[in-house]
Amino acid sequence: MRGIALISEYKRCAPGRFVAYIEPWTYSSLVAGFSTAFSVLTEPYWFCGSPDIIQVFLETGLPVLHKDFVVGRGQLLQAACHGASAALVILDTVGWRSLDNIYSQARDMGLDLLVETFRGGDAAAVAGSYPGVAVGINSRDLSTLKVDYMRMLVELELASSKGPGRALYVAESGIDAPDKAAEAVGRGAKAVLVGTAMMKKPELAREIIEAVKGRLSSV
Ligand SMILES: O=P(O)(O)OC[C@@H](O)[C@@H](O)c1c[nH]c2ccccc12
Repeated sequence: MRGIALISEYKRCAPGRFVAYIEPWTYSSLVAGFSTAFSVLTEPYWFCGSPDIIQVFLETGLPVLHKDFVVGRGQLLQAACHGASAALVILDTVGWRSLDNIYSQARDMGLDLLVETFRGGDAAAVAGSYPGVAVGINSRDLSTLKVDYMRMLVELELASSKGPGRALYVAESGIDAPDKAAEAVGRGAKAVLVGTAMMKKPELAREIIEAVKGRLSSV
């Protein structure tokens, strides 16, 4: 993925909670100027998403990440057919063996991957084994849905100290204030991914960029 720095996520709901309702075109026009990519929840049941929403964000010319629980080729095809430039894969959901397959299938389709984990050691291993993938370090433990931002910072630091220097770490979840974004960048994140807080308050995009000015990458 090129030029990632602030990844703005469009997410109307999440398991067990309503996030915010803002039309995709309104969100897009408010945050596009500060974003380097969009992430769009396409999963319908838990996240009120749809792959059709991707189109709205493509109009900005920015890369769009298709966000679903990808376990195989069908969902990668869906992402590619809807014009996404990248898809999310969760390491703990697919395991290392399937990740290998998914990685080569995605490459054949011209899709980039964001491989997500919540452990720094795994993040470093993914970055070392799959050059060019973005590696998400999630503050949310997907088995309990608990967000622990401080733990994510520790894992991020661990990943940065172990992984290759060019690793593209993305800090994910629970970033709801500019100083949290800046802190994650200070600990080695090359990009931050923000959903809930920006859905509720799109102006946060500008505030985040100001807080991390000169530190975010344009890899
Ligand atoms: O809304 P937040 O706390 O800013 O989090 C965004 C993003 O990290 C979160 O939506 C997410 C991270 N990994 C996922 C996997 C599937 C669905 C959603 C996610």
